[in-house]
Amino acid sequence: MTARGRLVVYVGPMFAGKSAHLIAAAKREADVLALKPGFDTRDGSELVSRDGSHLAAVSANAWPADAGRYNHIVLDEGQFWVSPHYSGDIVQDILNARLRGASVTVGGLDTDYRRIPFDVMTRLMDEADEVIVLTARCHICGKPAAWTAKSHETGQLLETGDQELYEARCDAHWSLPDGP
Ligand SMILES: Nc1ncnc2c1ncn2[C@@H]1O[C@H](COP(=O)(O)OP(=O)(O)O)[C@@H](O)[C@H]1O
Ligand SMILES: Cc1cn([C@H]2C[C@H](O)[C@@H](COP(=O)(O)O)O2)c(=O)[nH]c1=O
Repeated sequence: MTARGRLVVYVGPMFAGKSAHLIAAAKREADVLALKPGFDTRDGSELVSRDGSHLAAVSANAWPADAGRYNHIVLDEGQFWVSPHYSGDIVQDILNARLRGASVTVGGLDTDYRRIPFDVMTRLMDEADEVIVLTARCHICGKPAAWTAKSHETGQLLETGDQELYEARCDAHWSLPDGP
């Protein structure tokens, strides 16, 4: 019988180095399938970290038919792997991959800009063999930041963006966005 693979989850706010860790983990393996969510059309077919590292990745809206050929699967932006942007249950798909022996590494936001957990990430953290919690530096004071703040309310919970829309913030400097 094949041994169960390991599920490792990197979480934290934006700018915390989740993508950097994910890319580094993938580069340590020989037989890797890197996946990025179809919802995130930034950076073409690559996982990209703000530290400059990058890795070729397959954009997916459903679990790839050939994923069974790989011993290590990495997925970034776990919060985006949900309906209607993903067809199926990503948590179950990952658990099935782990059952057949694949190691799976996932990066994603544990909470949204309102500090409310992303349900899919909570489920993955509950199932994980290891959860690595990262922090960024607060945009205001430079202290460790566990939260992401949004500059203005757009009414969209899932919205790709960078520093024009989001900042890492510590407890003292986090606030809800202005607007309706
Ligand atoms: N506020 C910040 N705190 C920490 N790192 C930051 C910040 N803003 C930019 N960076 C840069 O971002 C890099 C991490 O980026 P990235 O891997 O894309 O993070 P994540 O995937 O968690 O958003 C850091 O190595 C650093 O160079
Ligand atoms: C807080 C928050 C973020 N997003 C989006 C913004 C970015 O496109 C990604 C996070 O990217 P990173 O690699 O972690 O920097 O998620 C969102 O859709 N909703 C949110 O609440």
